[in-house]
Amino acid sequence: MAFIQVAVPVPLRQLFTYTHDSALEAGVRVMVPFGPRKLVGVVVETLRKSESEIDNSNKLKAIEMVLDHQPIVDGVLLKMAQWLWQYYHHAPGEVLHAMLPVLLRKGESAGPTPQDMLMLTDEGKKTLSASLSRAPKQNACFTALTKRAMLAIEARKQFGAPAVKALVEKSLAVIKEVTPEFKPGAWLSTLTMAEKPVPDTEQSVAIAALNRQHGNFAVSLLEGVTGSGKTEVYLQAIEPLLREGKQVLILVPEIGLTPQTVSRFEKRFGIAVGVLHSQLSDKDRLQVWQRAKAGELGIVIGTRSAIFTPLNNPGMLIVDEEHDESFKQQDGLRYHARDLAAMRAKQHNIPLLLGSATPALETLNNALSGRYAHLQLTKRAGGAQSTHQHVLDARDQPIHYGISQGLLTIMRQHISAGNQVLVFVNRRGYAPALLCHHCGETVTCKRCERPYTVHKAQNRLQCHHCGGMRAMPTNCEACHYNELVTAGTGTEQVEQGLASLFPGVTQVRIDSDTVRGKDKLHQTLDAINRQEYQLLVGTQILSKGHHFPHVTLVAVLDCDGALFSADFRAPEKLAQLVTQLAGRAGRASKPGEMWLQTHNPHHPLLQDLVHNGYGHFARHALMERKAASLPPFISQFVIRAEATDSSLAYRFLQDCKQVFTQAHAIEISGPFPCLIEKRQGRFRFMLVCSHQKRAPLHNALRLALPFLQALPQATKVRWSIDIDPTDFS
Ligand SMILES: Nc1ncnc2c1ncn2[C@@H]1O[C@H](COP(=O)(O)OP(=O)(O)OP(=O)(O)O)[C@@H](O)[C@H]1O
Ligand SMILES: [Zn+2]
Repeated sequence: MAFIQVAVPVPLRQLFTYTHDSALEAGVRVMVPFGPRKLVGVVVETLRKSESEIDNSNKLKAIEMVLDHQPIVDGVLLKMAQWLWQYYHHAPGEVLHAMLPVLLRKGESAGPTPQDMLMLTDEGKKTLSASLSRAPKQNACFTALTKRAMLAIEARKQFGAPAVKALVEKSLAVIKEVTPEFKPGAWLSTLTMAEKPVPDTEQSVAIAALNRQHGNFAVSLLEGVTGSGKTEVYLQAIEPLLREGKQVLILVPEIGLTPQTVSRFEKRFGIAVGVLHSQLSDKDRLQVWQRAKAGELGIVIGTRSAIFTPLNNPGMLIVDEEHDESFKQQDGLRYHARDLAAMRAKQHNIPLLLGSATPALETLNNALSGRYAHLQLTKRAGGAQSTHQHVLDARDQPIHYGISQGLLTIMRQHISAGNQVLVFVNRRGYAPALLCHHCGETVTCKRCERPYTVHKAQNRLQCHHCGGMRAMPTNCEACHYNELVTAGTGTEQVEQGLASLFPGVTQVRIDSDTVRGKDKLHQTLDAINRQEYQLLVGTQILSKGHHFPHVTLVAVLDCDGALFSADFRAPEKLAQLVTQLAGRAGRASKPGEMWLQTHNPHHPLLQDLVHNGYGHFARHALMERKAASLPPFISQFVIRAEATDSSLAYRFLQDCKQVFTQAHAIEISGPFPCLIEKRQGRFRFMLVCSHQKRAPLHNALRLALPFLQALPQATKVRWSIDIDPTDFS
């Protein structure tokens, strides 16, 4: 009898031992009994022990079913799983589940699933395409089919469903369910090289440096100002790898995954690119997973969790916009995909390339200290000029709908010159608060103790912390006075204001209220680039990697909030946002400018950013972090606790603190309330634990965990551990 260690998807930080009549390979899925349930687990190891060496071996349960003939989690991914559960102190079964496509978690077959294929009939094979000459789409589809059978959905996408239907009705083609055969390196048969620009000197240096890294582990930071041709460097750096039949995995931020990005890679190389994002169906996701694992896809582009995609013959990993916050998961397994990419590249012994115009301070520090190679692009590509940045002093100026008189004048100039103007507002909705004109009382969400945001178009209030909604009140709840007024400015109000300030000028608002779903966003972005709008109003969404060739002015309405935040990362985030926004302007032949409207025009951060740019600001910010003993110069983790009874959550963290102070020399601050003190009726607290070095900090946590789990309130409060936290809300 063999004893098998299985990662079972339950929130317990341990593996479970089961019996089986023979040894099993690591990475194979098994169905196991767990209490009254049956769960899909993953084999981690067959123990080399005999019955007498295992405690209570007669009480162990047997594996019920082995689901895979071959491991579906390969050696590197299994190592990654182990690293994840150790580093993030997470339950192994939950880690492995997070790494697998949903259908595989449920126990479905990992082998290729039969698919609808469109192919010629015998009659079709005899027909001359000339007979279809009056139906060009059918003709094109027919010609494609003479070369090879196609996936029915791809044929419909390419030639239109009516053409496919017509061919089938004419008995020239037929749709049959076929189990596809995946072939490693299949893309090599269609690989072509489209025309490419001649790289400039800096790009050439970067490409040559990356070429030298092939076949070895190395991490590089490509620090290139916005529009400097980073993507062009990626394209040229992966070209020789693809020719060798090696695969490339590219991670992009959630919002940065546009059809334009994907088609840039498809067009350059003439191959299908595997795309992975959160809106994919479970079936499609599994298919990309299978094709990547089999080595059929040369390029896979995906968001955060794509880092778990198996690869048959990997050549390089790329993380684009590596500073983006969406790479850190903020619940459950709180991993950082960028850190995981470094770990994975090391296991495969391949290079990792991190690209950004505004690198995270952690990454920049690694580049400056020589741990990462540092490649720089300091100029915009193709002769585009960089955007001039200015601070606009809003003090003592009349302000209409959040826009000062001075800014209005500048906006008018750009609009009358026939250019587009982008107005950035950091809040959606009409106004961030509604208050009583008589007594000053604000209308607040009782569950979160935060002011409701006013949504005028829908005539209701919404809490942006819990999503709760209510009808617009007419009277103050405290004094019953019937005049309620709004405070502050959101996108909806700016949109309304601009309509009256710029009558007849076309405008579009882009925030999560107006663009739900990826398609709507992409349609709107296309319409902007067709110049259907002159004024663009929106939130963060507008800052993410879009290419707006006709925008010449970016106006930031309010950056004062971030200057005084309690979060030590707020200045870094603001600087990244402002720089990325500036990067949207002046990307084509027209020069661009940016104005930051503020009541703190002399604030050193703004001055530094505007005059010296992100690179200078970031290097200075790193020195400040060092002086203040903050990450990346120390390591941190946070324990968060929340409960409807605030004292319960607080006491739990106090007891946690006690556990640590009794035994270990780590620095602990708190418990204090999270930046969002209450959410959905729960009070939230955190304990911040730090140490100069990572190893002792993690060691302390590992030793303390059993005691934390045994604390009296541990089962009464919701608590979690966040390693290397990036968000203190
Ligand atoms: N060497 C070059 N010669 C001419 N044009 C180039 C060159 N390199 C890049 N470009 C063009 O310049 C534009 C910006 O390049 P690219 O999109 O690669 O920059 P990026 O740094 O990735 O941009 P972002 O700021 O969005 O991250 C693109 O239209 C690209 O085709
Ligand atoms: Zn709320």
